[in-house]
This record gives sequence, C-alpha cells and structure tokens, in this order.
Amino acid sequence: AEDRLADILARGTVRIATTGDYQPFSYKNPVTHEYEGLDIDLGRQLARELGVKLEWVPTSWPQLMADYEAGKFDIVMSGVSINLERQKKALFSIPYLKDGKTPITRCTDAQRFQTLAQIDQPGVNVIVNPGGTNEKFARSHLHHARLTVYPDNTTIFEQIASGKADVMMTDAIETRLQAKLRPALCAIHPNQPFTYSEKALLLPNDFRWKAWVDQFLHQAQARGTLDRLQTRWLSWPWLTQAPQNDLDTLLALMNERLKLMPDVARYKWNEQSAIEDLAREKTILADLVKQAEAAKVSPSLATAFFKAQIEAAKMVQHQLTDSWRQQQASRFEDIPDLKTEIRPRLDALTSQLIDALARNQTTLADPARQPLIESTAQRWIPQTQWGEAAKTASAPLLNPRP
Ligand SMILES: O=C(O)C(=O)C[C@]1(C(=O)O)C=C[C@@H](O)C=C1
Repeated sequence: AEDRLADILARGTVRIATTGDYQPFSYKNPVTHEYEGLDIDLGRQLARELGVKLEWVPTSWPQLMADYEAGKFDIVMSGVSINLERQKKALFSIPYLKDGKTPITRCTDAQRFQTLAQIDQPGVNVIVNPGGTNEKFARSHLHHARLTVYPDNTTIFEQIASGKADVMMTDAIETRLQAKLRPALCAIHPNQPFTYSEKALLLPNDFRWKAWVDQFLHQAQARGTLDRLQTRWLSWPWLTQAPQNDLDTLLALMNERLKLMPDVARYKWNEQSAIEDLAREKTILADLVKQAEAAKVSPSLATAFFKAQIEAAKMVQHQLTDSWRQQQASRFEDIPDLKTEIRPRLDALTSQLIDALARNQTTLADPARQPLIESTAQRWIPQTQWGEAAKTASAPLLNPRP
C-alpha cells in the first residue's frame, strides 16, 4: 500500500504545489521571482517539522487536478477552498481558515451596502472578476443591480475607489487585504460573510500522510501560529503593480531589500544583538565588487549604491527598535533565521540588484533622466513607511556623480 509520509521522509524532500497568483496565500513576487504569502510560510514550517527539504511545484488553478492525477506533488498549499467535487478524487486537511463572500466598497458608502437586498438595487454598479466563484455568486444573487464583468484583477479595486463601480463581492480575506492596501475601501462584515467556505490543504489519498498534516495544522492553530501568519500577511506591503521597465525594476528591488529589514530587526530584538554587523557588511561589499566587475558595472557605483542600501537598512531597523523599546515590546514569534533564511535572500537580491544596475547604467549617467529617476523612486519606495531611509537608499541614484 502507498505510504506517502514514508516516501517523503526517505526522499528527503517534500514537493509542495502552489499557484503563485493568490494574495495573501501564495504570490510569486514579479520583482524577486520568489513565492511569498501565508501558505508559503506555512509550507516552510511544514518542511522544517518534517525535517526534509522543500521543493515548490508550480501549478495553476485549471491544471491543479490534472497535476494531482499525474502525481506531481505531495500537497497543495495555495489558499485552496474545500469543495466536494475536488474531494471525490483527493483529500483535504482540516480547515485552517474560514471564509465566504462579502462586500467591499468605499468606506463613505459602507452603510449603503450591508445586505444583498441593499446591493441588488437599480442604480448600483456591482463589479466582478470573470470565471470564478465570485461571478457565479453575483449572477445567482443579483437581478436588479448593474453587473460589470471586469477582467483585470490588479485594477478592479481601483474601479471602486475611483467611483466607476460601487461594490464587489469576493472572499472576506481578500476584502480585508484590499481594505488594508487601499484605505479608501472598507470590508463589509468580513466576520459574517454571506456564504460559508473553508480553506484547507489538498492532499493525495493517503490517510497516514493526512493524519500527520492534520496534526501539524492543529498545533499551528492551537499555538497561535496561524493567527500570527494571518496578521502578518494581511498587513504585508504587497506589490500592487508589476514593474514596467528597467528603472522600475531597480527601484522595486531596492524596496524589496528594505522590506526584509523588519524581520532582521525582529530577529536581532529577540537575540538582543547589535543592529550593525561590520564583518557582514565587509563580506557583502567584497563579494559585490567581484559581481559588479563581472556584470560590467562600475565598482565605485556599485559600492556607493550598496553602502547606501546598508545605511538605509540600518535606519529602518533603528526606527523599529526604538519604537519597540518605547512600547516595551516582548519577544517576536515565528521569525525566520537570520543566517539560514534572511541573509541568503539578501544575497540573492544583491545579484539581482547588480543586474538591474547594469541595465540602468546609461539612464543613471544621464542628467536629463534625473527627474524620471526621482519620480520613479517616489512611486516604488513608500516614503511614508520608510521616511528618511528611503531617501538615503535612493541618494546614489540621484546625486550627480563626478
Ligand atoms: O544582515 C544583517 O544583519 C543586517 O542587518 C542587514 C545589513 C544589510 O543591509 O545587508 C545591515 C546592517 C548590518 O550591519 C549588516 C547587514
């Protein structure tokens, strides 16, 4: 008989399938090309508890069940909803999140769109993305409101914010996330959605493996890990647009580097270690000069640029640590390890940043492009969040060099 758990342990690798298109669960960051999200963190933890390596298996919603039948993975972690059709073939873990369809609208109109009866009125513009459960729900419940099918998932919420549409009904978790990303929008009773559904992990037909996974999830729930993951990924500064050109990519990568610093600071807070690590800085600068030469980037530009990134990184960490000291914050839970997890990601970003510098060298050397660089910096490095640190990080791109 099949024993998937024994196979995984003998193989030394767990193969986790994910779609990479579903915030806050599974998202392939178009700047770093890394997966990020709640299910991604949970997957890393699952592999750690198994004591095996993790292999991500890219899949897609239309391919999911075909990939399952082809035996391509041991588990799916991607914000999958429990549904009885899928369960005719596969198994589900215990649920790790409750969800359901609920409205999202402008906060100024929150009182107007509490019930389905209020929403289903002539003169109300409801917007929906095509093809999924949202459209199915809208079509079966709306008979008087005007329904616009809008295919672009990345700008659909802008339509509501700008008044071109009034309301959308989607998963409560998505309404919470979008309301955080766009303060003009409010999630309407996300704790009491119109429908009931559950998220779980999709598994092959093997009950011993399911028992292990259920135990893992039960512990994550009981120990508060799942709540902490939800809080973290609902307040994450997700990308809301993909970079359009080389300059965008450079600034977006700088921002991704800064986005790792809160975890670095939390790690050091827990360990009570110093923010500055001069030995590490020396290693970074020595390695990058070699990489810069190979990529034909001027070593002095690369050095000045990375010194500024490191300076900005320390400013972010000091800013956070100061506020934690004031609040007498306690230890942080579930923080990734600095040596084995965060610094390797920073090293990967170093290579990507060098590539991006190489592709932008002519732009950076052209005084006529300074205003463009400045406006791009403002768009990509959230000034309100990092303040002075963002200015420090972009200074080497802006100050005309000799
Ligand atoms: O790796 C760390 O410990 C960090 O804090 C990050 C970082 C960096 O920006 O790369 C910043 C400050 C330290 O002095 C060393 C490195």
